[in-house]
Amino acid sequence: MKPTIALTLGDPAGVGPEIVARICHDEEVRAACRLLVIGRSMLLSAGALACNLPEPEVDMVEAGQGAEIKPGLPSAASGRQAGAFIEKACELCLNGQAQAMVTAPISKEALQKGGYADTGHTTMLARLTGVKRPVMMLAGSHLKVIPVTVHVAIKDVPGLLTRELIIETAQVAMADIIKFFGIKNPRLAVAALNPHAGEQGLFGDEESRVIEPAVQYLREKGINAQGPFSPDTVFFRASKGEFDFVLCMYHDQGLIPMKLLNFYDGVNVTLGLPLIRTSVDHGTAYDIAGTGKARADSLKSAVMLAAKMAKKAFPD
Ligand SMILES: NC(=O)C1=CN([C@@H]2O[C@H](COP(=O)(O)OP(=O)(O)OC[C@H]3O[C@@H](n4cnc5c(N)ncnc54)[C@H](O)[C@@H]3O)[C@@H](O)[C@H]2O)C=CC1
Ligand SMILES: NCC(=O)COP(=O)(O)O
Repeated sequence: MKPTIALTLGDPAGVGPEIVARICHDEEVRAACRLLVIGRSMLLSAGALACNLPEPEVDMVEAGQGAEIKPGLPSAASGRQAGAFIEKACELCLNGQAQAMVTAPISKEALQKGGYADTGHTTMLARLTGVKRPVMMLAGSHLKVIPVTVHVAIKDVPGLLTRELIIETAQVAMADIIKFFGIKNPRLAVAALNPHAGEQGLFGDEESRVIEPAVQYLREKGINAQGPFSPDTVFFRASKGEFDFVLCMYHDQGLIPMKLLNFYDGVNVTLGLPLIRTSVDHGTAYDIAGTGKARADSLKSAVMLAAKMAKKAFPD
């Protein structure tokens, strides 16, 4: 049976309703899964209109309170609706009415203005499912990266990086990667924090103090981790096939190279949850919202990957 994918509209002031409308007309997507759009039908209709597409014929679950939303203008109301869509999709996954959820982009700022304390889908879904250590992975055909710290200020990164955090992030990620992606012994490169991996302590000691002991521990536990490697070359090496995944010390360390190589079809996957969740790699693109210009490639990749993961988790 085809898996049911709960697909949220994202922040309604962003490009979410447009890319969802596009996906609803995609034959390959419709062959791979049953889409269940979570949001407000008026928004989906507006998204289709902006893209000059016919009204999508798709199953829909209405969620969130009605409000006036203008494309390109995020607000407390758009954030509140975006949050309600995520809550409903999560509920449908947990009660078995959907086998996976896929999310269109939201703004963390609007989400918080809308009354949520979360810093994005990842932390919100962790809160809703009672998970302590959700792990973000950005997966592209050339590069797959896993940031250890995510939505935090750069000045806070060194203080947040601990041996335990690195170990837990790698362990959660590897467990789900083996489960869903069928890679037996994933090759995990661990990026250093400092230039040239600290140059023997000349430019910082996080490598010797924190990252090396974590890599050592992971290896003792049977994880094929290597590093810490100089951040300026490890992504090139991984993109050429030397490693399957790169564990990164902070968000932009991994997401910049990943988006350079895979912006249009990259997928954000949350690992370590009791449900399957994938998302686009891009943001709300407020600058082009309402114009019909947004590409839906990343959302298509996210839906196709979620369908594949759901088939693995819920075989017929
Ligand atoms: N999955 C999610 O929910 C994500 C949400 N965000 C949020 O998005 C908001 C805006 O972030 P930005 O840094 O401006 O990044 P962005 O990805 O929204 O936009 C960056 C540039 O890429 C273009 N772009 C983005 N998606 C596109 C698409 N599908 N087709 C064609 N062009 C596209 C935009 O027009 C813009 O020029 C922020 O609030 C951020 O937190 C960012 C990344 C992921
Ligand atoms: N850069 C990734 C991003 O902003 C998406 O975060 P999340 O909403 O998936 O937690």
